[in-house]
Formats: sequence, structure tokens, C-alpha cells
Amino acid sequence: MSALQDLEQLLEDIKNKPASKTLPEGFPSEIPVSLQGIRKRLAFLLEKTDMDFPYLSGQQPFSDVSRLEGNIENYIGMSMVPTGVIGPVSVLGSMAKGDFYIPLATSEGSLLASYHRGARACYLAGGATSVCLIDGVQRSPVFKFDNLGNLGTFLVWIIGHLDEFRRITESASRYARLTDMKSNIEGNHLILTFEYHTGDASGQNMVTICTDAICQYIIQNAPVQPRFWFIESNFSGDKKATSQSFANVRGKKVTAEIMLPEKLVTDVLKTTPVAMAEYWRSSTIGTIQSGSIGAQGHYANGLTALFIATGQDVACVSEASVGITRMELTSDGGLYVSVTLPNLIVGTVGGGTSLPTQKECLELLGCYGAGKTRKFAEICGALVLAGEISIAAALSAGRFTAAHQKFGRKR
Ligand SMILES: CC(C)(COP(=O)([O-])OP(=O)([O-])OC[C@H]1O[C@@H](n2cnc3c(N)ncnc32)[C@H](O)[C@@H]1OP(=O)([O-])[O-])[C@@H](O)C(=O)NCCC(=O)NCCSC(=O)C[C@@](C)(O)CC(=O)[O-]
Ligand SMILES: NC(=O)C1=CN([C@@H]2O[C@H](COP(=O)(O)OP(=O)(O)OC[C@H]3O[C@@H](n4cnc5c(N)ncnc54)[C@H](OP(=O)(O)O)[C@@H]3O)[C@@H](O)[C@H]2O)C=CC1
Repeated sequence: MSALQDLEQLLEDIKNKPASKTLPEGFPSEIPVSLQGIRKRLAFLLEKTDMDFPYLSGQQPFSDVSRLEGNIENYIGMSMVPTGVIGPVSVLGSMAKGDFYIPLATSEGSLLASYHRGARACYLAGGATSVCLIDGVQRSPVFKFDNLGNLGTFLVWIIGHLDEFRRITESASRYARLTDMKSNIEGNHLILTFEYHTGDASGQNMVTICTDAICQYIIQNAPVQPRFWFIESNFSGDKKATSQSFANVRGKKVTAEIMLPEKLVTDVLKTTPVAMAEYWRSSTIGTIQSGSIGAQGHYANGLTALFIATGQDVACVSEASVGITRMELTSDGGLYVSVTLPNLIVGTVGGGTSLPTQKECLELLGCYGAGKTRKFAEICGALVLAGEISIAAALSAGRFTAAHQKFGRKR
């Protein structure tokens, strides 16, 4: 199918999305942490997905340490992070379509219960729409000149060589494509921002390698030489929350939404749409006063847990957890909720994605390997939406502290 046909299909699917759905036979979430709970949940997942998780379940010890090459130095062993599953999370996206059981690795009690509850509310409301809109990963080298005249001559030459830079990119990587270049001048400093599509990899390493190859060509051929240059100027937003990335894209930009009927908010979330909209307004004003980039509740919670489970670079939660949550009353007394994440740096190849438990977790989502990154990004959007709904429900109903007293402490 062409991109236009994909889009037409998505629009048709959104038009026909049901306003409600019945939950399938229960995922055994009610059984507390115990050997029996683990057995039941693994048996449930085996039946649903035909996966038996040899590494995650501990049946198979990890011994093939050669698989870690490229992932770590000075290795001594694996850190174990408790991992659970929430779901089903129902997603309608351009690539993610269906019900997913999402693995989350965390040591924060209440987190999975909260995301599970939000996912349940979204499921009953017909499932979340979650769409990956655009993508792009940047690297921003800086060049220093004696004066503006030299800088200008250099930049004019650079602008005339974009096609050559595209060719260099294609010889440095089979998958990276140079899509844009922007310049930023400050005194005698020039920052060039190269933006790429990085296939199914999250791409931070690829963009460094490709940009370095371009810079080597520039240094060898440009009519004017900079006094010095660095491969990264700290402008690209790599592992930092920045206003610039927030206003554009870094990685994938995803937006997700749901309409929650009033009765569902009352029954499942134990609050009201009015209270949730009121909480959202107050918390958004609080966020603005704090000087935060974006306005959201706890994207970092779900994303960090999913990133650990699936071998993403967890440090990229710095930028990935920036975004905007919106909660508004609908004309029939329900609640519209949306989340928008413009900086979702994720991949389904490369990085830590082929490590033993991480690969199993990506496979659980049907997201391991080539052709799966947009799907994975859309699942991230639906997960974050579920988390925003549940935490706002708890806070709006005055149940937040009690939940953490119950789930977040050893009894
Ligand atoms: C904890 C709940 C879910 C209770 O919620 P509840 O509605 O009182 O509980 P419930 O017993 O009636 O259960 C409702 C549903 O919750 C789920 N649920 C309930 N219990 C479990 C469990 N044991 N295991 C798995 N799922 C569970 C489950 O979906 C269940 O439905 P069921 O499946 O039974 O039909 C709710 O109060 C809640 O979501 N609270 C919010 C907690 C939260 O989101 N915390 C985020 C971490 S806080 C943080 O990191 C810092 C932050 C974000 O606060 C920073 C800041 O903003 O300042
Ligand atoms: N160097 C840096 O500046 C930084 C690096 N990192 C680290 O970089 C890693 C992430 O970088 P990333 O570039 O994603 O990972 P990798 O360095 O693992 O690069 C991806 C690799 O997968 C290959 N590949 C195979 N199939 C595909 C496909 N379908 N789509 C895309 N690539 C494919 C690429 O081929 P090919 O070789 O042809 O491109 C490349 O070799 C993480 O480990 C992260 O921690 C994080 C931040 C900064």
C-alpha cells in the first residue's frame, strides 16, 4: 500500500472505531506478587501470544555474553529490574492495530496498577487512537571561525553541497537518510543541524556516524577552514529536554486520544469528568508556573519502565517524556483526553533491542526488528495516555495518597 492509501485506511478505521468494547476474559491482575501469580500470568500470556519468555521467566540462564558486544564495557553481570505486564491496551494507529500486553520494568509500587487501570478505561471506551505523525533525529556540529566573513563563505559553500551530504549519508549507513539541514549563527560560531530518518533504529549512533562522515568531507573540501569544530554543540537535544525539540520533532512525534463516557469515568476511575477536567486545568497552570517544558503528569513513569523492558536507551527519557496532555469535557458530559509526545526516541533494531529479555519484551508487542518502530511508537502513545488518565483520576478524586500508601510500601 502507498502512504496515501495507508492514511486513507487509517482515517476510515478511525471513523469506524467503536465507542465501547467489552474486555476479553481476564488477565489475572488480581493475584498479588507470588509464585502462583507469576505462573498464572505467564500461562495467560502463553495462551494469548504463544510466547514462553525463557529469559524473563528465569528458565534459561543468560550465558552467551558475546551478545553484549557493543552494549557495555567492564561487564560483570545483569541488574535485575522487576517486570510486569499490563493490558490489554487497545490501540488504533497507522501501524499498531489491536490489543497489546505491555511489559513494564520498575520498582515503583502502584505504577502497573495505575497504567493497568488507565488501559482498562481506554479499552472499555473503544480503544485509544494513537498516530505516529513525523520523525527525525538530529546531530548538531559546531564550527568556530575568525570572523563572520569566513563563516558566511563557509556556509554558502555548505548550502551548495547538500546533495553531496545526502550521498555521503547513504554510503555511511544503509538505512539513514539526510532529510534536512538548518544553520544557526551566533557571533563567529556556526551550528549546523543535520536531520535524518533512521529506519527502524532510534538512530543516535547512526546520526553521529553519518554527520561525522559529512564533517570530514567538509573539512577536507570547504574553501574556508574553521579554527576548530566539534561533532556536537549540545544543540541537538540529545538526552536533554529542550524547547526546540518540543516545538519540532526528535525521534518520533506521536499523538494519542480517547473519549471517555461519563459513566465509565465514574465506574472504572471512581471520579467524574468534571473533577478530572478541573484537576487538569489546575495542574496545567501549576506546570506553567514551574517553568516546565510541555505540560504533562508522568510520561516518564511509563516510558522509563517500557524503555528498560525493551532495550531502549533509558537516558533518552530526558527528552521523550516531554509533551502535552489535554483533558476537556465533551458536549455529552464525557471527557476528551489526548497526549502528544514530540520527542519519542525509540527503535526496534540496534541499541539494546536484541538483548535477551529485551528482545522477548519487544516480541511480546510484535515489535522486534525491521519495520516495527512506528508501531512501537504508537503503542508508547497509548501507554502514556493510559497513565495520564489514571493518575489524574486518582488525584482528582483525592485517592492518590491512599494508593501509594497501599501499593508503594512493604506491608
Ligand atoms: C492504584 C490505583 C490503580 C487503585 O485504583 P482503584 O480504582 O482505587 O482500585 P480498584 O481496586 O477499584 O481497581 C481498579 C482497577 O485498577 C487496576 N488495579 C488495581 N489494583 C491493581 C493491582 N494490584 N494490580 C493490577 N491492577 C490493579 C485494575 O485495572 C483494576 O480494575 P480490575 O482489573 O480489578 O477490574 C489508583 O489509585 C491509581 O491509579 N493511583 C495513581 C497512582 C499513580 O499513577 N502513581 C504514579 C506514580 S507517582 C510519581 O511517580 C510521581 C508523580 C507523578 O506523582 C510526580 C508528581 O506529579 O508530583
Ligand atoms: N553515538 C552517540 O552519539 C550516541 C549513541 N547512543 C547509543 O546509540 C544506540 C542507538 O543508536 P542507533 O543508531 O539506533 O543504534 P546502532 O548503533 O545499533 O545502529 C543501528 C544499526 O542497525 C543497522 N540496521 C539494520 N537494520 C536496520 C533498519 N531496518 N533500520 C535502521 N538500522 C538498521 C544499522 O545499519 P547501518 O550500519 O547500515 O546504519 C546500524 O548498524 C544506543 O545504544 C544508544 O545508547 C545514544 C546517544 C548518543
